[in-house]
Amino acid sequence: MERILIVDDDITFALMLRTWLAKRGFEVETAGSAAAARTALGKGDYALVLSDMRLPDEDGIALLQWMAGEGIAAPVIVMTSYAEIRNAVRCMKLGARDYVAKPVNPDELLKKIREALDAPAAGEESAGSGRNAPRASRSAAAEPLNYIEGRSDAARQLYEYVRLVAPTDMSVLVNGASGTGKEHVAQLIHRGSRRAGKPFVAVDCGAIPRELAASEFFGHVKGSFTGALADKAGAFEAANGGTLFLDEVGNLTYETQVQLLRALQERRIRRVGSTREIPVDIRLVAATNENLEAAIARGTFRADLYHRINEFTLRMPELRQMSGDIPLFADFFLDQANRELGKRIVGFDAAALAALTRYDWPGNLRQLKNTVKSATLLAAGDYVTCRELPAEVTAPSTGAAAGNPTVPSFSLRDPASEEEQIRRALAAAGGNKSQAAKLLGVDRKTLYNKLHHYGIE
Ligand SMILES: Nc1ncnc2c1ncn2[C@@H]1O[C@H](COP(=O)(O)OP(=O)(O)OP(=O)(O)O)[C@@H](O)[C@H]1O
Repeated sequence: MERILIVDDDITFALMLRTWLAKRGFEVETAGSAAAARTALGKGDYALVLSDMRLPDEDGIALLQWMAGEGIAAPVIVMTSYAEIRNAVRCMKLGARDYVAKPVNPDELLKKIREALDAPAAGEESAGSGRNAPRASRSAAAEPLNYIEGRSDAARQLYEYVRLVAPTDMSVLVNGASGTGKEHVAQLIHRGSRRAGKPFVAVDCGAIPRELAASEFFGHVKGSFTGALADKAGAFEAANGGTLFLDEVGNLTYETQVQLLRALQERRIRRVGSTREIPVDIRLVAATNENLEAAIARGTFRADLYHRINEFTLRMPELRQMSGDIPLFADFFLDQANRELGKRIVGFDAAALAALTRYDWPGNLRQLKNTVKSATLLAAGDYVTCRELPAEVTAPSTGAAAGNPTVPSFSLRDPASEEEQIRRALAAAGGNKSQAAKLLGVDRKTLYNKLHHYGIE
């Protein structure tokens, strides 16, 4: 049996964790201070140490240094609040194996313990947590949600609404600019609902070829059209009992909208080529970065479908509305990047952090995440500096966002001028779509969807 030492002065929490880990087959002891931890480590052989950062007598860093000096090789996982993530990263530089953020997510912790012990056990994974949910083809629900909640008023209000609407069966329309985290919020809604243990199936409505849409949603029977080589269940059946997430719902063709509306009203579907009706029970979450009311006025989106999918609207705040949260998100993405790239960058120097906070982030969280990841890759020292950040982020005025006269300004904030903005950005980028997407502050996928939508070649 593997022995774990929990070092935490929060007795209730330590006891809870101890009981939880004991049920999962570990032998667990606790120490309430660094001094008690040293005594325990001096006496016994532990396979792993789980230590709080803040201890009443010393901090986790001092304990790590002592362990290194004593030649105690047990891997250490540090537990820390988000505000202390910088210290946690420092701990990792000093040899800590990993860290987890408090409040601790037990599944995540267990995964990290297993990784640290390098002994993944079979069959114990689910532990009543719903992680043994059937994995739908495009489901992300069975994976840990790698996210952090902002603390600004706009972020708090968003998460408050998410918590209120999640347990209901209401259809939710998540409305917001590209990269604000719409899919991530859809997953939170699913996890907060009674359907959490069931599939979460995401369909990117902008990516389905028109002729395959019906089959994608409702499935088909073998031979019903060229290429239908076997019977296939569609997204509705795959999501049965769970949540169906329709991303970029504004991109659906009119014909598919009609079919979808019928399925939602009748709660039954028929596979293409079959006459058999199959009852389905799904909760619908849809996302769009378009103004669907404008699309209704233009006649490209059906009002009846809109009302069906929009029993509750969640509006995603843009990152610039949460500028106070930028350091928090930046630290979080730095940590993710460190892991993915095998780096140990400690943080951002003051100038880099100031630039990140000042910038307008038209591509929102996705743009910040990508920027931090490439900066992490480029950073040669302990800290990310302005040298590793793109010019538009470090420029004193933020180019497009600030209306710098030497830089053409593009924005998709106003749906009425969207098509015009896209054409201008393409022209400015000499037809290069990646470059145009950058100028517009959206990802390539979104730009492709919009080009398709407006019929721009
Ligand atoms: N709260 C969060 N904490 C950490 N990462 C986040 C958070 N919200 C979003 N992200 C990350 O930001 C990126 C964009 O999120 P997501 O794909 O959900 O945005 P979106 O609004 O659906 O974008 P699009 O409209 O372009 O599809 C993803 O990589 C996601 O992991």
